[in-house]
Amino acid sequence: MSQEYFDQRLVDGAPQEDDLVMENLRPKTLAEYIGQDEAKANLAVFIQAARQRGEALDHVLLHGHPGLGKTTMANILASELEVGLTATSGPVLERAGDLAAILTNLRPKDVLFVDEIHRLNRVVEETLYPAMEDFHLDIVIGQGPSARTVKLDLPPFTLVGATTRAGLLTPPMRDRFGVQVRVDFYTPDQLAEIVLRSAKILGLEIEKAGAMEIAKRSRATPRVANRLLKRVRDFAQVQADGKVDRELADYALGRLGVDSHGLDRLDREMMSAIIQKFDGGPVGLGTLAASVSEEAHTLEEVYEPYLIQQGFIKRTSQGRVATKRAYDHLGLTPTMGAQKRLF
Ligand SMILES: Nc1ncnc2c1ncn2[C@@H]1O[C@H](COP(=O)(O)OP(=O)(O)OP(=O)(O)O)[C@@H](O)[C@H]1O
Repeated sequence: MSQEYFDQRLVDGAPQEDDLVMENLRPKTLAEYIGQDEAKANLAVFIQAARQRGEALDHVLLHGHPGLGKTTMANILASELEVGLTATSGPVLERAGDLAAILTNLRPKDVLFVDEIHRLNRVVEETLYPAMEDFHLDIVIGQGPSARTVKLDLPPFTLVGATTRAGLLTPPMRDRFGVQVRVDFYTPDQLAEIVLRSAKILGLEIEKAGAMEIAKRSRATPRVANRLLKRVRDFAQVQADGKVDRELADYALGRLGVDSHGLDRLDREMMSAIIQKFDGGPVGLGTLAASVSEEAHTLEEVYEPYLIQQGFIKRTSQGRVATKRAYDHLGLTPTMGAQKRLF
């Protein structure tokens, strides 16, 4: 499996360069943000309360798989609060000084968005604690015996942290977020609504059934839905009359190798490896990764979440196993041994 193919994987929830063209598809207000109803309703209350008190909103942690709308939500929070937003990410903040420079430039009540917050290094993370708690920084000036700590006051601000791996956050970090929001996978109906909204912005004619076909194959992820819509639009323009109906969407997605459940060649390869090379499993992650020439963490972070969520594979203490659904989807029959072990 070449890295090149992986980079271009249409159904990957992680951002790709081409997605930048779709910036204008981002919803700008809570009302425009589709789905995540419970989180939206709660956030609307917290926003209103903070505004009425004239205070900064409490720190917010957004966690969920890539492409589910965490960055979008952070931007919406800032715009609903009518404050500025400064964006950075865990791996970019290498030194405490990088963080200090950003924090001292914030205006009162601004939002600081830190993507991939689980990737902050220890020194930066510890610098952040007093900033989050009492809005001050402890800066060490000088080195050795002459070093001294200077306390620097900061404007009150809201830290919005996003992470795909809430479990990797240290407990003291997690505890400092007063509001914690889990961003969930989307239903096909919600994704169809997102596709219809995006098509309208793009000036593309689309039928409801066409939007639903794209939605069903988007791995429950808005970023994937928008990306597939863009590719389907190309087929509609070049090989049809420019309009997307169910038949055209089905044809285009078939050409793109995205099957009826949103699985691509790599997903099917992983599932059929479990079934055909390891008799349905259980197989350890490392062994499975080697058998499909892929990195273990890529399997774990990119492929697995959706396959598990959809019930194609299961994670057990002994390793990964294929489910009946995986056999059915690939048209394979379990051996007697697999039958006994798995079902
Ligand atoms: N609830 C939503 N309603 C409409 N469109 C959405 C929604 N959530 C996300 N999108 C669309 O999906 C795209 C991806 O969203 P976003 O960049 O916010 O994802 P993310 O969760 O921050 O991912 P990552 O953490 O990988 O950056 C956006 O361009 C936006 O247009």
